[in-house]
Amino acid sequence: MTAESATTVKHGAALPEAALELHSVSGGYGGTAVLHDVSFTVPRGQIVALLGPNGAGKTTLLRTASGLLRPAAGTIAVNGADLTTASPARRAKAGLCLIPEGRGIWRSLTVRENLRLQVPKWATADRIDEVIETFPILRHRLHQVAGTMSGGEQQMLALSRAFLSQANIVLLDEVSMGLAPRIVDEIFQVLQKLAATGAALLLVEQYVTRALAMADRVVMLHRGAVAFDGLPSELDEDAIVRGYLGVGAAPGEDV
Ligand SMILES: Nc1ncnc2c1ncn2[C@@H]1O[C@H](COP(=O)(O)OP(=O)(O)OP(=O)(O)O)[C@@H](O)[C@H]1O
Repeated sequence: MTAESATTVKHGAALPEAALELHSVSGGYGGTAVLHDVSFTVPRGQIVALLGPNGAGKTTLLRTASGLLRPAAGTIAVNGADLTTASPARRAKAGLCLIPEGRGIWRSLTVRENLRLQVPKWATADRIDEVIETFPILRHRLHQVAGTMSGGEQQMLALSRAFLSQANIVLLDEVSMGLAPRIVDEIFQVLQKLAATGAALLLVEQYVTRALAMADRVVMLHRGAVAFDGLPSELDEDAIVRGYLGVGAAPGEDV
């Protein structure tokens, strides 16, 4: 995907600087409030790391932003359009793509079948060949059943959806989960490539140090509220340990 295809061809000439905007969003599951008055933006072409301890509401926030959960209050704008009450499909069409934890691929289908199914209905061109150039590892696996590939290969297949759908806002939930460090490096390189095309990335990531090294901005959630929103360089290590792990990190733990 070129920068132009990501930001102008599909969505028209003028896209706002803020690809995704949350304003005073509150919500959760039925009567269970999880998010409280959450406001922040994900700028075009930038990677925003969404950090916070277990149960802080990171996954809930990604689900709410992608339309799987409806907020109880607040607004969500996608590429400048208020899509607070829009369905997940409508948000996807507006350029938003969620790569959920657990990858969201069809494990019993082949790689090629997965790629075909990932092409959205509204896509005007078959971009599979182009995507294979970004993920050369998939080229030799086209006829392999996805569930028999390694975890890293499955994650690459999951990430290919962001490229196939020409999304310009990509929400990523723990994409490094369970993968070897070398594979995580490869995946992070792909994410940087995606951001370089002009896409906005909101990244929930367990490896805080790696996430901060790659992120342009960081938002930290604590009990469903924004505890920090700024540059990674503004977040000192003590604040990370306090905010992320609570009362001190276990020795040797990667934060
Ligand atoms: N389906 C659900 N129904 C009710 N409550 C839920 C549901 N899913 C999550 N929760 C609750 O919402 C809160 C936030 O969970 P969430 O998964 O968003 O946190 P998280 O920051 O992503 O945590 P983790 O890092 O452990 O994935 C938790 O208290 C959790 O128990």
